[in-house]
Amino acid sequence: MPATELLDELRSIQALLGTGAGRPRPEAANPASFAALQHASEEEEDAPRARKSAQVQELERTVASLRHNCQARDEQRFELEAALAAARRDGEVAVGRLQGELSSKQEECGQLASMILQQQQELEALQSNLQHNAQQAEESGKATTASISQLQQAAAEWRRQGEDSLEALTAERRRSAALQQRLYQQTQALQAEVAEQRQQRQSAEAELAKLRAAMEGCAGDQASLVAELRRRLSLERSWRKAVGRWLRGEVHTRGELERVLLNVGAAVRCGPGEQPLGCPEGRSRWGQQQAAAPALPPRRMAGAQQVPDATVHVEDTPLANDGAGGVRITVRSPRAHTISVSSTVEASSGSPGHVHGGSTAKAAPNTSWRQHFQATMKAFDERNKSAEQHAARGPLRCYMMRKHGRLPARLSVLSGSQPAAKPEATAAAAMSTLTKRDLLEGVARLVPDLAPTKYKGQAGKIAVIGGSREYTGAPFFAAMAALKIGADLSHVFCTEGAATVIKGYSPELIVHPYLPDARDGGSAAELRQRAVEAIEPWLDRFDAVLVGPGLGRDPLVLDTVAEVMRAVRRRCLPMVVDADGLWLVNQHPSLVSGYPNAVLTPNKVEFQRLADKLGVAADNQSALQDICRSLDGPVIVRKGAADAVADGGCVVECDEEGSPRRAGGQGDVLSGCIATYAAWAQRAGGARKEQLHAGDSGAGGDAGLPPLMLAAYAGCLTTRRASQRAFAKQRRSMGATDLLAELGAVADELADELPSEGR
Ligand SMILES: NC(=O)C1=CN([C@@H]2O[C@H](COP(=O)(O)OP(=O)(O)OC[C@H]3O[C@@H](n4cnc5c(N)ncnc54)[C@H](OP(=O)(O)O)[C@@H]3O)[C@@H](O)[C@H]2O)[C@@H](O)CC1
Ligand SMILES: Nc1ncnc2c1ncn2[C@@H]1O[C@H](COP(=O)(O)OP(=O)(O)OP(=O)(O)O)[C@@H](O)[C@H]1O
Repeated sequence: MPATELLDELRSIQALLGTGAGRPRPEAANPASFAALQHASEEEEDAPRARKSAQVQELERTVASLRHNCQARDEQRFELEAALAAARRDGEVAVGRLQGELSSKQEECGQLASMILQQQQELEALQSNLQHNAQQAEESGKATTASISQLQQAAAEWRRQGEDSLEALTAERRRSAALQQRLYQQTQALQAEVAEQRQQRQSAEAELAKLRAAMEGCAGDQASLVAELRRRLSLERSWRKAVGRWLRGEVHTRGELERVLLNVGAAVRCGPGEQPLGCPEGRSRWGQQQAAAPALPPRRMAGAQQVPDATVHVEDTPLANDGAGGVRITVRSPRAHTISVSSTVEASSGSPGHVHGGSTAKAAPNTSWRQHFQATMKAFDERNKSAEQHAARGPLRCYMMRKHGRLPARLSVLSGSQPAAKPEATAAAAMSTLTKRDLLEGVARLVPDLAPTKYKGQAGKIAVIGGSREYTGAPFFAAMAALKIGADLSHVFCTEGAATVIKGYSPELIVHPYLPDARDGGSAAELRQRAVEAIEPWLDRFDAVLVGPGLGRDPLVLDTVAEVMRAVRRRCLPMVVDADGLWLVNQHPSLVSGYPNAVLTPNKVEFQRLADKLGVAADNQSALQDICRSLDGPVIVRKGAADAVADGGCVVECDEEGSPRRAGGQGDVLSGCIATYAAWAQRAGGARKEQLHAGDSGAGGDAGLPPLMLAAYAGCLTTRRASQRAFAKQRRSMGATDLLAELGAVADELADELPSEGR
């Protein structure tokens, strides 16, 4: 191919390959090379054809490859254009869809906008309502504040009234306790009388039997029997005469009075062949004494008034074991404060007398008749200070019993203007003369019977407030003692440090870790307040509260417990105070003073401390009663070789055999027992809750003791018996835990003391 054609061909190829108008033509893009090419083509005509043809072939190959490339590019372009067209179509579809969505969204937006508008309007309306309501609330708030302050004032007034009525109730309660006590004593006196009449009947029967035997033995000796009967009749006539003189007021001297009394006593006691002392032919020393007896001093006679309505009975009573019989005098007088009995009477009473002086006294063995008589009168005076009380109580009676019925006799009865008994007589005077049997029966009545109808709690719910980081055993012993003698539930309120330990001893105890610990953080006042608020609501659930075992002496704890004790008092719950509780009472005696529902259980050291605080000489015989009187209300149990229980009125001793082991914790067992008995006494008395024993008319009275005294006595008795049993088994190794194991058996034993008709 000629170069020109080739050139043309090249040009057409270039035109084909050109990508657009911007692409430069070869001659334009590179005029120099184009000129060179032109020049070369011109030269080609002259170059050897072979070289040209090779070049042409080369060029053709190049062109062919270029063409091939062009085709491939075209194909790519077509594909791209097709893809572009498809993409455009998809895009149009998507655009169409999006436009549709857009228009629907626009529509929704329009609706939302209208809703927002509407809600804005509503909001504005609400705001205006709110403003209106706020104004109204403000106004009513002001009104409410005013009425709250009125209510607060009314509440304060009610609280004041409540406190007043609580005080009145407490006073009333004290009065009823006193009345109850008197009632019990009168019942006791009546019971004693019945028992004595029974005894008299028995002795009469015995006498009859003796007489029958004598009659049988002396069947052939009727004459001597008649003579004996005649002799006795003459004796009776002679002392009747003497008593008649006395009744007619013809007795003016002490000696005469004694003679009457001794006549009567001797007449009824003298055996066959003996003569009454007052008989002219009397040969006993009494006759001699009578002769030597001085007249009543004029001064004394002047002060003494014969009480016109006084009656005196003289009877014998078969008190002595040998059947010799005792002497009993009953003086009945509504106005008598003291009754004078000649001192010779004391010497005359060979066997113990049995005297009723309006109280429940009986002669203790080996007590001289006169001492006992005076003691009774003194006890009577202590409890009946005014003439009204005398009148309310009824006549004071004094019998001198004889074998066959009562005979009137006469004593010198002095009016209330006589001076009171000497102070040193007080302690002895207050000594209760109840027999052990009376007390055991009273205790037996306290122990609740085991009936399937009872529900949990009826046999007592006890709280022990005590237990600290140092002492965990003491509250455990006390709370367990309560459970072991029969309480249904026993709670312990202690510090947190003690709670887990106590729980670990027994799952039967309910343990509250509410007592404060200064390590808890916060001010003392806050901690105390928090603890009291936690404990106080629980108090309503308990029948009795025991304060003190293992409490420790941390001032914060003691302050808290003082508050709790006040709360216990407000609820009139029986409150037993022991150990560190007594330490607290020593700091603040007002916590228990004037509270008759408290029992304090001091050991020797604690008693001394209390006596020192109250300014009482602890070694004085009357120290216990003096402390009772000083505290004016609580019962005190003075623990020791014998426990003495007193309330300022009388003293009962518990000398039951205990054990010679003084292992620690026995006092805690004792206080737990007393708390439980106090709960039973309170429940049985129906003072606060429903009756524990259906049909029971109150415990304590049967023994002639106030219920709380009896409860304290019962606690001592139970602990000492348990101690005795435990010692018998364990000897030297005996500890408080061993006492716990014996308590149930002892309580059973005590419950069985009551005769079946008494239950
Ligand atoms: N296992 C436990 O957790 C127990 C914890 N307990 C708890 O301990 C706390 C403090 O109580 P406490 O008994 O140690 O103090 P306190 O009564 O002041 O006696 C201290 C000292 O006084 C003396 N003394 C005592 N009696 C006497 C007497 N009749 N006649 C003569 N002296 C007599 C005697 O002194 P000594 O003769 O050894 O010098 C005695 O060592 C309290 O919270 C209590 O509940 C206890 O219950 C025990 C079981
Ligand atoms: N000498 C004694 N003989 C017989 N019993 C006694 C004697 N002294 C105390 N008891 C009895 O032991 C019990 C505990 O009395 P104690 O004087 O040991 O009390 P406490 O010191 O408060 O006891 P605790 O160790 O629990 O603190 C009481 O029942 C008490 O009657």
